[in-house]
Amino acid sequence: MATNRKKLVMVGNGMAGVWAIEHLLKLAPDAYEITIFGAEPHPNYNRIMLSSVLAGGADMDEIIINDLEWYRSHNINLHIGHTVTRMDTKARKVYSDGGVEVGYDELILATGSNPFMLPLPGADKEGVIAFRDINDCRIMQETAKSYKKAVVIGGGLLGLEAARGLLHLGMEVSVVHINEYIMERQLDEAASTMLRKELEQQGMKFLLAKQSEAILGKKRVKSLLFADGSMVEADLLVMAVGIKPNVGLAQKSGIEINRGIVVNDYLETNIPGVYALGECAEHRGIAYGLVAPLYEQGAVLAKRLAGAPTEGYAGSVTSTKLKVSGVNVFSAGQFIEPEGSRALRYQDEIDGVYKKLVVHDDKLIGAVLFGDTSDGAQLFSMIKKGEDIKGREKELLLGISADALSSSPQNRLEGMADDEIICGCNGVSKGAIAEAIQSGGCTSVGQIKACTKASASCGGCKPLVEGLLQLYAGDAAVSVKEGICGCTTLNRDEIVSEIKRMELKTVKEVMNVLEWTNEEGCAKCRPSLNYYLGMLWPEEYVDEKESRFTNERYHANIQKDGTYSVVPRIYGGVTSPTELKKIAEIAEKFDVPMVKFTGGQRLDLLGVKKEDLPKMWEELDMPSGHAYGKTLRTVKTCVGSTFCRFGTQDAIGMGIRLEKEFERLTAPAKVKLAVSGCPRNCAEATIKDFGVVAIDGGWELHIGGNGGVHVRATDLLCVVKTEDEVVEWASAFLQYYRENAGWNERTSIWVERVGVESVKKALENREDRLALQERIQTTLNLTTDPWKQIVNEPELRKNFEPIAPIEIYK
Ligand SMILES: Cc1cc2nc3c(=O)[nH]c(=O)nc-3n(C[C@H](O)[C@H](O)[C@H](O)COP(=O)(O)OP(=O)(O)OC[C@H]3O[C@@H](n4cnc5c(N)ncnc54)[C@H](O)[C@@H]3O)c2cc1C
Ligand SMILES: NC(=O)c1ccc[n+]([C@@H]2O[C@H](COP(=O)([O-])OP(=O)(O)OC[C@H]3O[C@@H](n4cnc5c(N)ncnc54)[C@H](O)[C@@H]3O)[C@@H](O)[C@H]2O)c1
Ligand code: SF4
Ligand code: FES
Repeated sequence: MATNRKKLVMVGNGMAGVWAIEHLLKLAPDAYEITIFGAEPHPNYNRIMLSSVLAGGADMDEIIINDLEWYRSHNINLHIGHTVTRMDTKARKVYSDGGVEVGYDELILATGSNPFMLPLPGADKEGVIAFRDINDCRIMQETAKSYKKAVVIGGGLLGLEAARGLLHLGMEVSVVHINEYIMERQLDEAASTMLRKELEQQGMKFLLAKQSEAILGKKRVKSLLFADGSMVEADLLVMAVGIKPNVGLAQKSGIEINRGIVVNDYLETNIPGVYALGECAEHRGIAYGLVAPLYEQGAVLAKRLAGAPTEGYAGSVTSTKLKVSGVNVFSAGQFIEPEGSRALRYQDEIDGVYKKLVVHDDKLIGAVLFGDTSDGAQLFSMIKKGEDIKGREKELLLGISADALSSSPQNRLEGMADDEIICGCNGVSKGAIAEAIQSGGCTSVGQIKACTKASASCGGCKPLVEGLLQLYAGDAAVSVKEGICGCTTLNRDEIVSEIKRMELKTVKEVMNVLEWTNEEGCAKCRPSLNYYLGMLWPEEYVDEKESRFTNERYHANIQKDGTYSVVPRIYGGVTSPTELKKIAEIAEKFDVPMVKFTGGQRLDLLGVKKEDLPKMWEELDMPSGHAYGKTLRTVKTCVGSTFCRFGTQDAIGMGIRLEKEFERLTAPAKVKLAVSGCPRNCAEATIKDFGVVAIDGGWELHIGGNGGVHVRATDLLCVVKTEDEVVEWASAFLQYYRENAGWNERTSIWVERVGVESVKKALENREDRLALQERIQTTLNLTTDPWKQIVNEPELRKNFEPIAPIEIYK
């Protein structure tokens, strides 16, 4: 059977080429016997997502687009780790460096680009890399484990995404840029300046208008020297100064080359039977460096090879979105106004929003958005269509209402052709999304993402995907809107605002008034409502014990054999011989099978019977360590200036003060703090929910860290001078988290979701901080030690009495 098929060979196993093959297989599954060569030793993966991998937003194994099974199931002969080194276009054969020789009828060149490496003296030193593939990403991850200082040359999209990833990996990062302002290929100066300021707040340093001259160091890079004689130290140097189409192979084979491989509207080169697409191709003088146009090329090439009618590729208007969490930047079309056009601008310094629309002959030809990019996808669609916007300029500049877009029957989305691409990053068309909703039964953006990959990369298309969901699922989309659980369609924010607005005071009342489908609620909504009500009405609300999990009901962690563990509070991890003796005696008296130090510098008495808990707490006469609840757990400290010769501040004193301040605090999820006495950070403060690191003359405050399943390093919140300020900021941060996070949402997830910048903004004003501090104090003043309460109240003690065995045979 295969012998009747024409032979199709593709050089390059990247995003553009494999996308074209996928489409060809849909149009003409049996037309070709396909062979693919890929120089990288991986199946086709989402190169875009390397930035997210570096920044901790995705795992390497999540970015594979077509796994090896996909190639096998489509009978594709795949040669990965093979570079095609020679082509004979007369004999129609290609040869790989691995000794494979294959004949073809049709040949696709999809060799992508090579990163442009500045030819500086010293560029061959160890530690000088590009950011292009999985290997580069791994090198950066490894380097960050043993080195501190990273320098990125190039303040474009790639350089900034690399820099953000390196910051996430804990490196100090300087971005060297040749221009006066960053991302000048996508932004005007106003938006660029706002972006730089935001990134500086995230910890990035910028060296602008710098001409790199030489890379210094012995074997490994040590520093980068500039033409003005200044230098910057570097253990790692990443070059991100643009790309150049990979044309070497085509050039050797007599194929017409300009900047890229020259192709016509059908992606044909000057040699019959040889096509090119992707970053290696140059169409009407343009070699594109973003996936959306490459996918458009792929759709045309697939049709051409399948013998299906196509009008050809006419070029693309492009849009970009920087993939850096906490920063929203969007640019599309002609963002600098050409002669004869006009620019409309809107700037809100308080909220950090900037918008610019470029209009020519009453048509939108370009846009730059900073701070609020929610209209980006819609504006881009208007630019591509060349829509007349006369009379609507103000409405567009101040924001297209999502409702207006989705509610009108004659809306823009409805008018779009089925093959128009909605998600540029993943090449998902309107038709594919419509099918996922109408035939696939998708009723939420999450389901559409899982089914089609739309909105899975930069997220820029999400508003359009939401619009399509409204258009095709209508009420169904509304009725399955993701609520906090199956009992309600309301999300966390809606519930909290309704509780406040209607002054609802009990779990039952919330469920009744907000029309819960299950009147008893479930294990997910009951504890969350219990938390929200307690947070909103600290002085009136009576905690609903039944809504709490076993551990929180018994104030101890249940173990796998049904016994409990007891962890008394040991402030800052500091104890005394007397206290240790007491704990040891009690452990012996109650036959505690194991005594263990916890990771949070306390003692865990494991294997305690439930009925022994109150007696043991009584004898210990120590506060509960709250090792079981969604509360403040530990405040880990290092020895700091008290004993350590490096310590600059009293880490122990600071830690104990924080622990005494916030002990017993309930929160959406458990909260851990740490205080280190100097930047050596022995207390690991940068993987805590709130981490304090002493520096000369002050303290760095870090937020949103986690050392658990999804390890996340903290973001720097601010630097303060005094211990009082540390307490003020910690209070404000913890209360802001309590008031805004979803129940069971750790600070690491919450900070990532809302963006560190929004947290900074909420806390930057002292009056707001003091108001938050006052609210947290109100809550803290009402807390009591649960162990003491149980010890002193015979009624509560009864809950711990052993249940008498039921006598069945009397
Ligand atoms: C970190 C990063 C983030 C990005 N983010 C975005 C983004 O957010 N949005 C966006 O639109 N674009 C983004 N891009 C750009 C996007 O990834 C590229 O435009 C796209 O991958 C290009 O696809 P391609 O198939 O043309 O080339 P590639 O994906 O580079 O594939 C070409 C493949 O061909 C192989 N090859 C080359 N020569 C040979 C040979 N002789 N023999 C065998 N194999 C060969 C190469 O090894 C490579 O694997 C990003 C790029 C990077 C590096
Ligand atoms: N979010 C996204 O869409 C995204 C993310 C990453 C990469 N990409 C794509 O990947 C490709 C590569 O990205 P890129 O940022 O390297 O390319 P780029 O061409 O967009 O930007 C390179 C930047 O480096 C600067 N530069 C050039 N020479 C320099 C020098 N000697 N010293 C300092 N700065 C110098 C330029 O002024 C420019 O701003 C592009 O096609 C880009 O569109 C896109
Ligand atoms: S963090 Fe600093 S002060 Fe604390 S133990 Fe380590 S070196 Fe000493
Ligand atoms: S456009 Fe980037 S995820 Fe859809």
